[in-house]
Amino acid sequence: MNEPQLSSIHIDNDEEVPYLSQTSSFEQQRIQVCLEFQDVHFGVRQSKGLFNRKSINKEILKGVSGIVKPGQLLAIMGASGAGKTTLLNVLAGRMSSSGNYFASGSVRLNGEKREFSVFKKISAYVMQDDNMFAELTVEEQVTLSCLLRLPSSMSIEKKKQRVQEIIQEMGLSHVKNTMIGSETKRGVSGGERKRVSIATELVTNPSLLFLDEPTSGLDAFNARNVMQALLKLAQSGRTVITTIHQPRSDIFNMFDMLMLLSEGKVMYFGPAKDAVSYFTRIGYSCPEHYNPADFFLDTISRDGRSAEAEQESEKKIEYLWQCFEEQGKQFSLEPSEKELEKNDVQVYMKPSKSELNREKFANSYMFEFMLLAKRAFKLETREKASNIARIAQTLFFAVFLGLIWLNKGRNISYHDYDAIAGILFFLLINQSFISAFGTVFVLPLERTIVLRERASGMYRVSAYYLSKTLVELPRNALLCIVYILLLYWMVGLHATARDFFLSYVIVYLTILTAEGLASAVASSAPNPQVASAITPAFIVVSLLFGGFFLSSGQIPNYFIWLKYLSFFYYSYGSLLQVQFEDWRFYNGASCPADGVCTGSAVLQKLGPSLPLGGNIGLLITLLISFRVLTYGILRLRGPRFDQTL
Ligand SMILES: Nc1ncnc2c1ncn2[C@@H]1O[C@H](COP(=O)(O)OP(=O)(O)OP(=O)(O)O)[C@@H](O)[C@H]1O
Repeated sequence: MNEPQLSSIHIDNDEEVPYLSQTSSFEQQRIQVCLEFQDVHFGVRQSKGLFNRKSINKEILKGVSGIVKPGQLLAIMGASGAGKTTLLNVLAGRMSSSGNYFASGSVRLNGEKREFSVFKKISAYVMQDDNMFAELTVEEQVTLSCLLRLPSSMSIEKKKQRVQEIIQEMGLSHVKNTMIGSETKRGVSGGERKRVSIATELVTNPSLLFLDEPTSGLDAFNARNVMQALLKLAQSGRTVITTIHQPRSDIFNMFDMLMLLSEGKVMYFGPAKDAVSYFTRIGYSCPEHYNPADFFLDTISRDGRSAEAEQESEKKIEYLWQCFEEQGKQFSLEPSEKELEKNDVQVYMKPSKSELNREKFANSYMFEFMLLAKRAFKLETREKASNIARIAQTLFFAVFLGLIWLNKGRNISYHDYDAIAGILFFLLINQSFISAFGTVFVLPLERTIVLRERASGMYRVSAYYLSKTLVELPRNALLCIVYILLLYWMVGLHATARDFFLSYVIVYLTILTAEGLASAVASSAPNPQVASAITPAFIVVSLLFGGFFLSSGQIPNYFIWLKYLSFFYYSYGSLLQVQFEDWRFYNGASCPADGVCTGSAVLQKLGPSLPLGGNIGLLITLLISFRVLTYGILRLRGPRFDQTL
């Protein structure tokens, strides 16, 4: 068993202090973090139109400052569009580095500019959408996160113990063996799903927790449970920052600190319990027995119902902002050295050299690969509906096509060779579409989950994609053999063991290539709708240049290159060769005038093709190229965050 080792950060007297526990006593090992942000401005540049190169700047955050200390729960509240999520993303260092925006100000951690290599390890971010696989149980989800994110130096037993601790801490013990589920699949309740999301992020025992609207979409009871869990996390010494839209009064009372944002400006920042008296002082009294959260939102929101109301509310927002600038800041902002000491916060935090050099991922490639392969296998075997649909489709088409071309291959006459060519091409089309569409609808959804996991640094994208690809191979192989067996027998194709085997391999490779093409398209599309709209175009072009509809001589010179990019061209060419190579037509019938009465004459007539080995080789080349392209796109479209603030 590996002995746990403590990684460390430096404090100013150069002592090393533990910051991420690798023992089971996580609570003792976590450092406390004070997050301070000063004068944060953030805006986006929006282009005026497709043909207009000028852009306009839209300022979203206009000088936001605040401080959150260990043990505190800060709620960022405001109307829709006030800038809550933007602020949370800036504070969490989650601004996409590809965005066209401008940002200024400072975000400091325990008084120092944050070092992102450390920040990533001591913080966690829970997104608004619970992007998790519906078919995993609660325990499986948390366990996978734990095994992948905690370092290899920590024993598996200790990691598993940590899983149980977190499940307990999040109040999920009673549902740990229940499937997570989704909107369309019954699983745990919405509130429990949100707590699973939080538990997934808690495995590294983060000191700092960011949450985007953790109660959105939940009923009052579940929202309260989630907030109670957050309060507990804060009370155990963590620094918790959450955006929230319209909390009930009992939830409002759980906040330690409150930030009210309106149009990117701070209307109030300070202890939540002092907010009502502050607003009374500046002329806005909250009616008795009224939910303060509702009152604040009504007061600080822009009223767009009429031009006058809008003008009025704009004036009010300006006034509230001026008031806060002049008098409200007494609540904030500078943490005194004394206060930091009182809170037992390390004042100066820098990563040691060894820390900076440490591996980006917690575990070895092989370990990641094995765990992800196990998950991919579970997901595949548990997706019952799609598996049944796939099996039914395969059986249906094999029998349906078999009945259409029944016995056509037996005692074939030279009139019938085009019928055989037809079925060979059609079976390729049929299998390609089925496999491509299976991918198109699944991959974009899966990608959002993978993006979240990668943003948390759980694993390498290559380990994910390779494991998924390999796990999916046997299912396709099985379905393909059933399909080919039935068709072969019903149509009466060339029945030597070699030809059967080669035909099977060619169709199987075609399925994998079509799936590869669909993966490349789907991984670049933003959602399944876009992916399903684009993918057929690629497949149809491949079809057109596949050799059945257009012979080489009919293709205009300027499109000839498309033939070489068409995977059908190689698979159809090789299937024809396998079937017609030494076929003799119709016993005893005399050869027609055009001399097409042998398999090789048919091949000649259908146009020149590469040798069988060349066709199969190029099909495999396309298959690998599409897969590598998918990997490249997944990698490029991975989460990259700006680290300037
Ligand atoms: N990348 C962007 N490009 C253009 N506008 C943006 C961008 N990001 C945010 N905005 C705009 O900035 C404003 C603040 O957005 P943000 O998502 O932070 O608001 P919010 O307070 O979290 O709203 P909600 O409660 O509805 O989620 C909105 O008007 C939004 O449309």
